[in-house]
Amino acid sequence: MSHKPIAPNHRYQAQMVSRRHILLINGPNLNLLGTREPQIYGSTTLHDIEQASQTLAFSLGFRLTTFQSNHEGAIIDRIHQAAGFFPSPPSPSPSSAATTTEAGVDPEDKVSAIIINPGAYTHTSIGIRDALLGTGIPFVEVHVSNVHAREAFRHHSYLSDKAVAVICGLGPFGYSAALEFLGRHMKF
Ligand SMILES: O=C1C[C@@](O)(C(=O)O)C[C@@H](O)[C@@H]1O
Repeated sequence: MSHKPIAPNHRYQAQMVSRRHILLINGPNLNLLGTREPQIYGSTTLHDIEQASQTLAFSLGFRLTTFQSNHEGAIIDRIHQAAGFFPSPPSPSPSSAATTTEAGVDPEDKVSAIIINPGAYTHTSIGIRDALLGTGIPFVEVHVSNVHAREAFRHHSYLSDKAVAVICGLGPFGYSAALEFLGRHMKF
């Protein structure tokens, strides 16, 4: 009785299914959602938003990491980390004065896309714009309120012209909309 030969390149290996990784960043004062100006931002807390986003991301096949900071530099560092770069520790000699390093980077930290509500930094931060452009990570800009129906200084964003999409005025649903969009339409 003859057996069919197994092709030499035919491997029975369990494939690790790695989930696409999305980073959700919320900027200054968004930790106050739920109590902050409820007539503008509603009563949903950031914790509620992050939990709902985790559930939705899982069902869409994403891994989601959430991050909130009131500090511009911390947000910039987090964007760098999402691309695999970390600020170097202070250098003892000028000859080794690199500003970033890839040493020790966990490939799992790298993300495919960022959803960002930069809060007030939307209207002021060239640094966050440059971090997003410098890393090249595609991003969706989200605002809970309709910034265009508010004060004139909120009408300009330093990010919108570089964003894959901009969502504003949908309340907390804006975060879900961003995730759904990435799940269905982004090729990465
Ligand atoms: O902090 C915020 C929140 C905001 O980004 C929003 O989600 O509607 C709008 C910004 O103008 C404001 O500074």
